[in-house]
Amino acid sequence: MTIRIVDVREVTKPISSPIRNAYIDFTKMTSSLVAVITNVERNGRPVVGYGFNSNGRYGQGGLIRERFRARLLEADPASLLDATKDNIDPDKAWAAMMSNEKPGGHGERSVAVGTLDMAIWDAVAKIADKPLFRLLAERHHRKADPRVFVYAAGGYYYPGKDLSALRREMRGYLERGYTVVKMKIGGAPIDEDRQRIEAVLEEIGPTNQLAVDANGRFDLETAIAYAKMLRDYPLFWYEEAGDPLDYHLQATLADFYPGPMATGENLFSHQDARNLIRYGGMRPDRDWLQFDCALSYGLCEFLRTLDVLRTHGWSPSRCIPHGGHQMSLNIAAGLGLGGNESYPDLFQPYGGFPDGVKVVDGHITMPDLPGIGFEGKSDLYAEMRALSA
Ligand SMILES: O=C([O-])CC(=O)C(=O)O
Ligand SMILES: [Mg+2]
Repeated sequence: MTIRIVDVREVTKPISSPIRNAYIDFTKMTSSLVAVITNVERNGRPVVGYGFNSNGRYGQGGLIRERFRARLLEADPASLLDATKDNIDPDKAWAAMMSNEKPGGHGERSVAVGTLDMAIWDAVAKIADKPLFRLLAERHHRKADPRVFVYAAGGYYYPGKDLSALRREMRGYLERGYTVVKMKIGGAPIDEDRQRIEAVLEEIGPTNQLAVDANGRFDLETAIAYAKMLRDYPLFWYEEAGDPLDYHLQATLADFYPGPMATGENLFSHQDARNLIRYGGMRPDRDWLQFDCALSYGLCEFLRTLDVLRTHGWSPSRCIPHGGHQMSLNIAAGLGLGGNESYPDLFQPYGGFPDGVKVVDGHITMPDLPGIGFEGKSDLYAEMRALSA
């Protein structure tokens, strides 16, 4: 029997909330959920791989249905298999999806492909009957480390949210075991943001840390004005100050901000990542990279991005991806990334950890579940099962 993909399903789900960052609100935010159904059986049931895209970009049902689903289903099944013929080769599936696509201008097809790529890797690890992080570590001759650093992202602007509500939110993250929290900036005047930052720093105390995220809102002048204000504080990082593609701004900012900077969540290809590394002035001894495979052509492409980083003297441990999903947790545990984002109170049921996984001293420990581990998160798996039933 040739292993094959028998169906690909997509549904676009709301992940809306009344929150706002400096650039967008999330009142109409959606995400694509996909199921890649195979003809392989495990425990009397077909192996199904699941995937979804991260928040910040909308669901990609149109692109998935019009182009990428069809290419996976129309490919000769044998052409998608690895050398053993016992499993699908994710790189071959990726190449099939990307046939007849010109380079550059990545747009949001990278989101559609990243969503399907997640599901394909989930299926591949389930067919191999291993947790994805262990499969990745084996393939890359590394030792998996199931203990992964996670930080709590939140601190959004929210109607009626005052300083005491912001402090309560951050306190709640510490009570759940996080040691690093993140808040939004740039959606209020600088003096107000300074008060918000000081309130949070006072709340979390000197043993915990705060990161701030401007979501690409600032022009160079404003980014520098904020840098001068922020450098008074011991921040974990200053994130996405200016437009994600403005490498000159990012490079100039380094002259004004000696502390750690972070960016990359809106760069969607290894070529864009390479441009950031070449021209963005990011410093491999202190800065952080946030490329999110679920928005940027998936893990097949992320592996190329990691190669680019290595070539330019960057360790994978400088990557802490955006997105708060279990796919990046697996990559972190398998390939030695620096950690992963988490949204303890947002974008559920897609983000987060398998049930029962607790944050202890800012880290989680990955359970040994086959695939990405979605089956261990009951609210998420209920949605996934409904799609593949
Ligand atoms: O608010 C958003 O778009 C999400 C974001 O930037 C992050 O998690 O870093
Ligand atoms: Mg961000």
